[in-house]
Amino acid sequence: MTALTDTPTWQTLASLAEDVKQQHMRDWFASDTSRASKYQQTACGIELDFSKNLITDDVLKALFALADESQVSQKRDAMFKGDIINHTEKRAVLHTALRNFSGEPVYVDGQDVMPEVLACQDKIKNFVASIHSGERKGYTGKALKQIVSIGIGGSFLGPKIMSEALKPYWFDGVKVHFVANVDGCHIQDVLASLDHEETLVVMSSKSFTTQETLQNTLTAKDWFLNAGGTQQDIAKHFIAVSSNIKAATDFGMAEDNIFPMWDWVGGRYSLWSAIGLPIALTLGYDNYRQLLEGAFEMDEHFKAAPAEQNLPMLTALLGVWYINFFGAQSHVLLPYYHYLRGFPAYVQQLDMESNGKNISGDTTAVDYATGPIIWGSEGTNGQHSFHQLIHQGTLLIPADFMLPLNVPKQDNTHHAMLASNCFGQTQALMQGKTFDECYADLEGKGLDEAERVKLATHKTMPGNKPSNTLLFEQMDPKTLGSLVAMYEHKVFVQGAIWGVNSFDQWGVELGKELGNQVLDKIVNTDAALSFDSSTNALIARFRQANS
Ligand SMILES: O=P(O)(O)OC[C@H]1O[C@](O)(CO)[C@@H](O)[C@@H]1O
Repeated sequence: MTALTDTPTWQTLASLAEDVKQQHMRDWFASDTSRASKYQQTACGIELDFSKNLITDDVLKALFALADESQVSQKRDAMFKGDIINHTEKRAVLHTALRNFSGEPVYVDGQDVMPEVLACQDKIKNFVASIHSGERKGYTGKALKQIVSIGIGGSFLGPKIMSEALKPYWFDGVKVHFVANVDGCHIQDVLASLDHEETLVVMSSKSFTTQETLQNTLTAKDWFLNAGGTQQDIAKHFIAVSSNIKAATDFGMAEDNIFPMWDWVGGRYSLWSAIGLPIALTLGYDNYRQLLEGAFEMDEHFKAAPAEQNLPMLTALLGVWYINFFGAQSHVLLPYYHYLRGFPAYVQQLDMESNGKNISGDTTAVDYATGPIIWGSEGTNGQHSFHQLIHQGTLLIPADFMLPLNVPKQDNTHHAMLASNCFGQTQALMQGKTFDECYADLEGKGLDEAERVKLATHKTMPGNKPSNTLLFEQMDPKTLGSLVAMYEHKVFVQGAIWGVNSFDQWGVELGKELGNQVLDKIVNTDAALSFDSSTNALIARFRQANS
């Protein structure tokens, strides 16, 4: 047993879970009409209904004790203060400084980083204005109307998904295209429709060493040069966001056109930095600023609200409850809003890259589950496919349903149907349908007794499946900022309880390293193959097919 699983609180939770497994949420709702109002909290434009969870007051009390004993608040304060909490990379974790509008300084190694952060925000503001006004032009004097944003991981998901989510707020007149994958099909398709004279490439890479991003930028550069641009014109059409200024200037970018990044901002938390420039280009600076302000508001809520009202804390603890005491291995995100369809993929990187870890503290192997598989897609589409497994499968899959109450420029009939499906699903998951109800429904359907019993058995829905429902007045930039920050802090709280380092990603780094070693053998076709026999055979087959 580890220190965590050995605690009386952990043991209490384990025994409460056994107790709760014998009960049914539909009975709780029937016996307590105030359950919905009791288990709901609102903050930063997010209304969280968590009443359809397998919880009682005793469970919540024990979960809050677990958070207390795991020193979540102390760890949270250490993060906001700039302590070196990413202990394997010896870095502070300060994405919160990028949206700090308190006027207070934030120190890294004794130096206030806020002047640099604010200067960067000004630079973004001026740059966006110069593009939107058409004042900044390409080498032939044309306005830069097509933006190609190249980056991967956090340098792609945040900018793309947040831009997509805010489509009703887009600035008319520029179009931002996103490219991430090294698969050449993508960049080829994007560039094929563009006029190089009016194209601006934004290369987003904190390290400026990521294979996919470098290669895609080189391909874009070749395309630009082949279309008539010269090496000198590169500075007008290529800009970078990076902490590696030297590599960017070596590439041909003007130093003035490089937006800074800092090693105290993790890739998956970087949309708040200049990595968010494509968002600002898509929406205009004021809307982009609202996004940051929403995140700041959630930061303040996370720091100040008591655990019982604290959205990141509540959602995190509910997750721990299912992962560690009910064996849940995944968590599904279901945005009932087409523009938010990419959100599950965003949280997938945020959560799985952060808490996909098995060492707690310095060197202790965990003996409990940590980060879950995050997945999901937009409603109602999923209802006609994977929801079946959530309703009647053998796995317990807690769900977060999300719905904006108002949507711009849409026929109300569609929105009412969307909402009814969202609420209907949470209801069905919670209450299920008993054998007796199914049996009664089959009355007069011309079935003999054996058929009626058989069909009723198959139609029986266990229910008791947990879900949160998150409602928003509307999905505007500020609310989206708060929502993203809520999930960031949720992940933080869970990492703090499990004692893992949520801010490194050694597994991903190994993949990058091995990929490069293999590439070397693929490109140097005469090189001897010294990997395992399977990898050797795959490389040999590839070489043969491409010879
Ligand atoms: O911005 P960079 O340095 O190109 O890194 C891209 C991504 O690579 C990762 O390190 C791992 O994929 C992410 O965390 C990061 O967002």
